[in-house]
Amino acid sequence: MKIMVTGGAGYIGSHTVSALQEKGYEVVIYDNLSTGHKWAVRNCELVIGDLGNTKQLESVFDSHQISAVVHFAASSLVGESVSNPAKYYENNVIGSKRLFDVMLAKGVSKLVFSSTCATYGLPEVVPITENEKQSPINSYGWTKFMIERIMQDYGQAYGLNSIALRYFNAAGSAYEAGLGEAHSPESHVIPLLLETVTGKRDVFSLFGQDYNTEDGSCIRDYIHVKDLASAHILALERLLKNDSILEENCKSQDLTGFDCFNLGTGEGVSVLQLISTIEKVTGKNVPVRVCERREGDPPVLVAENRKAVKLLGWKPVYSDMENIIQSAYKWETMKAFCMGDMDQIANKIL
Ligand SMILES: NC(=O)c1ccc[n+]([C@@H]2O[C@H](COP(=O)([O-])OP(=O)(O)OC[C@H]3O[C@@H](n4cnc5c(N)ncnc54)[C@H](O)[C@@H]3O)[C@@H](O)[C@H]2O)c1
Ligand SMILES: O=c1ccn([C@@H]2O[C@H](COP(=O)(O)OP(=O)(O)O[C@H]3O[C@H](CO)[C@@H](O)[C@H](O)[C@H]3O)[C@@H](O)[C@H]2O)c(=O)[nH]1
Repeated sequence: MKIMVTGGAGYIGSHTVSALQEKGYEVVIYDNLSTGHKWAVRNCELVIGDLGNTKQLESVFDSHQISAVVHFAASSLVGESVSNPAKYYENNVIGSKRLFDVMLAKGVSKLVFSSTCATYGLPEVVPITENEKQSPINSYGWTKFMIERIMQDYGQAYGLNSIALRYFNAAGSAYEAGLGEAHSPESHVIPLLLETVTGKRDVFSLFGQDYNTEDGSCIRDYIHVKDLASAHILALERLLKNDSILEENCKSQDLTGFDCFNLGTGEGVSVLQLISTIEKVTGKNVPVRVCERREGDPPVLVAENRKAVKLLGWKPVYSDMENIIQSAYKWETMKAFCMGDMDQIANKIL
């Protein structure tokens, strides 16, 4: 069975492609390599293309028998989305709509989508359930919220059969498979902290210590990327098994062909707690400079994950905080070598 993975050369996408391949699925990746990498693509076809290119998208569906799409491709930085919302509405909302239109025109109706806890904005109840009101506070969150809305409407009107996975903070690596997070410039907290302990940065900038949390820093729910990958397989198989989840959803949510799941551990970790765990795991000191809050950052985002556990049969197994940091640290120390080496190999193959 062949699965199209948009954004499969990116961080979470590449780990999910690897999990799909382990399960025996064939994969074709569609990626413009804006933030993804050739070296992260293994044992499958990479079509270098943009979501904006309808013709190229159509030709991928024409030349492959695609059973379902797993859609990661997006711009995904909260801070950047506040300063450059046009990029986010164009790439995420318009790009996804184009993809869904092509899918449906080519008779492919099954979709797993990378959504986010950023759609909840400032949640009233924490841990956050899927029933929490979605009220984003940054453009990135709005784009993902709008895409979910399109998925619901397309389900009702055109039979799109989709699952939105609302990830909390992806972290960690499959360093043993030579995969990990490699963004440039990096903006995510764990790689930035690790760049500081390995001497690539002089100091870590802590964005705000005046939040209404126990230690004043923001709280997030960090989920290992390999646990995210396994949830995608389960969601995909749910769609593939049930030709339509329409009936079940109509009963529970009054929605058609759409379902959503939070993917987090349920454990909140503040940035200051993260720093002390990193110091413990690496045995090194993190120099910290306290800065202004970053625009668009909610103070607390922690998942209630019972729905995914119950209905998908999902169980996070790699997401212990020390384990996440160990794996991210190992990746940080080997990534330059892996990236250079793998790039040379990838350039020869592709
Ligand atoms: N990293 C997180 O903590 C997190 C949390 C919640 C949701 N998400 C979502 O998960 C998805 C993957 O995130 P990631 O951290 O792996 O990001 P990433 O930047 O590493 O991966 C995104 C991939 O999509 C590709 N891409 C972007 N725009 C494209 C376009 N127009 N056409 C084709 N390809 C395009 C990029 O080249 C890249 O390979 C995103 O949709 C993101 O919003 C991420
Ligand atoms: O140099 C830094 C970078 C981050 N932080 C803080 O660390 C936390 C986590 O930030 P970051 O790693 O940038 O992740 P988020 O902004 O929470 O966003 C990630 O997690 C979201 C879900 O919460 C996803 O939707 C996004 O795609 C993904 O980028 C936040 O409180 C930041 O303020 C700092 O204090 N200093």
